[in-house]
Amino acid sequence: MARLAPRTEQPHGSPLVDRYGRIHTDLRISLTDRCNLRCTYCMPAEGLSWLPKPELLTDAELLRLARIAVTRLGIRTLRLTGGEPLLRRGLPGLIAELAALGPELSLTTNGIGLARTAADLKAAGLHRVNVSLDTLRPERYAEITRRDRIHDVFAGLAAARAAGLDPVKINAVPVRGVNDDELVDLVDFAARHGYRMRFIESMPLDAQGAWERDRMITADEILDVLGRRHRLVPVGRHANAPAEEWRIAGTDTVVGVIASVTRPFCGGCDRVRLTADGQLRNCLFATTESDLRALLRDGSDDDRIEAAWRVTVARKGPGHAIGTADFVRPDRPMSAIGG
Ligand SMILES: Nc1nc2c(ncn2[C@@H]2O[C@H](COP(=O)(O)OP(=O)(O)OP(=O)(O)O)[C@@H](O)[C@H]2O)c(=O)[nH]1
Ligand SMILES: C[S@@+](CC[C@H](N)C(=O)[O-])C[C@H]1O[C@@H](n2cnc3c(N)ncnc32)[C@H](O)[C@@H]1O
Ligand code: SF4
Ligand code: SF4
Repeated sequence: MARLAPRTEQPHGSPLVDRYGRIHTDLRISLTDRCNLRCTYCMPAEGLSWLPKPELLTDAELLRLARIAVTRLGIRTLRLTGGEPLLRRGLPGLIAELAALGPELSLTTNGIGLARTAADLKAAGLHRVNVSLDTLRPERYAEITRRDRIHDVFAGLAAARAAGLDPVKINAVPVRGVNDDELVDLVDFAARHGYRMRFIESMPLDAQGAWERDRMITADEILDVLGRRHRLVPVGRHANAPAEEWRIAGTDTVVGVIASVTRPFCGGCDRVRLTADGQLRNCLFATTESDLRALLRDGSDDDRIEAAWRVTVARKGPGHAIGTADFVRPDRPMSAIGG
C-alpha cells in the first residue's frame, strides 16, 4: 500500500476529501443484499439471513442520498451493485431517476435476467455493465455458483452488447484448483465476443470466512499464465480504477487484473459505499459505518446528511491491511456491502 501522510480537514462546500487528500468521486450503491446465486467464494449454500424489507432504503430515500452525493459532494460516477441488483423491483425506473442526476451510471451483475432487461436498462440511462462469469463450462458454473444458470449469463452478455451497453466487462475470480485452468479460454471468449475480460484476486470477504490466501490466484500468476500464450503490453490504470490493464500485442484486446491483495491501490482510492440499508462505508474493508438511514428517517435536512457524509469520509483509514497482524474482517460480507 502506498504511504499516505494525513492532511487537515477540508472546509464545507469542497469536494469529498479525506485526511490523506484523496478526493472521492465514485459512489457504489448496493440495491439489495439478496442474490439468486450462491457463489462459493461469496456466500454459503444456504444463503444468508437477508435484510428485512423495512430496513432497506426506499427508492425515494436512495434517490435523495444520490442527489446529495451528486449535487453537493462532487460524486461523478455511480455504480449499482448488490447482492444481485437485477433483483431490485422497478430497476429501470430507479435508473432513469439516477441518470437524470447526470453521473456516469454502471451496474455490476451476475447477468441472470439481463437478457430480459438489458434494453430497458439502457433506455433508462444505464451506460455500462460488468457481468460476473468465472468459467465457460456449464457443469463447473453450476458447482461454483450452485445454480445451473450459465446459459442465462451468456444470453445476458449478448443482450447487453446488443443493447449498446458499452463496454461490457466480464469479472472472474480465479480460485486454485477450481477454474484457474480457464484463464486463457476466458480471455479468448471475451475477445471473440467483444467483451472486456478482468480477473479479480479473491478477498477475505466471503460470508463463511473460508478465504485462504493460498487458494487465491495472484496477479503475478495470472500474468504469467496469460503471458505464456500472448505477448502482453502494459496499458496502466484508468484514473483511480482498481483494474490494471494489459493489451494483447497486435490486437485491441485488453485484459484487466484487480489485484486488491497483492498490489493494493488504496493510495488512489476515490470510492465510498452505500449499503442497501442505508449505511455509509468509507472503505470496502471498513469496520464502522454511518447510519444515513436514521438521518433520512428522523427528519434531518440535507445539510445534516452532507455533514455526516463528510465526517465519514474524513475518518477513512489509509487502506486495508490484508496480510498484516492489523487486519480485521468487516462484519458485513461482500454480498451485503456491494463489492
Ligand atoms: N479492494 C477493493 N476492491 C474493489 C474496489 N472496488 C471494486 N473492487 C473489486 O473489484 C471487483 C470488480 O468490481 P466491479 O463492481 O466490477 O467494479 P470496478 O472494477 O470498479 O468497475 P469499473 O468502473 O468498470 O472499473 C470486485 O471484486 C470488487 O469488490 C475497491 O474500492 N477496493
Ligand atoms: C459481490 S458481487 C455483487 C454483484 C453481482 N452479484 C455479481 O456477482 O456481479 C460484485 C463482484 O464481487 C466479486 N466477488 C464476490 N466475492 C468476492 C471475493 N470474496 N473476493 C473478490 N471478489 C469477490 C464478484 O465476482 C463480483 O464480480
Ligand atoms: S458474487 Fe454476486 S452473484 Fe455470486 S453470490 Fe455473491 S452476490 Fe451473488
Ligand atoms: S480497500 Fe478501501 S481504501 Fe483500498 S481501494 Fe478498496 S475501498 Fe479504497
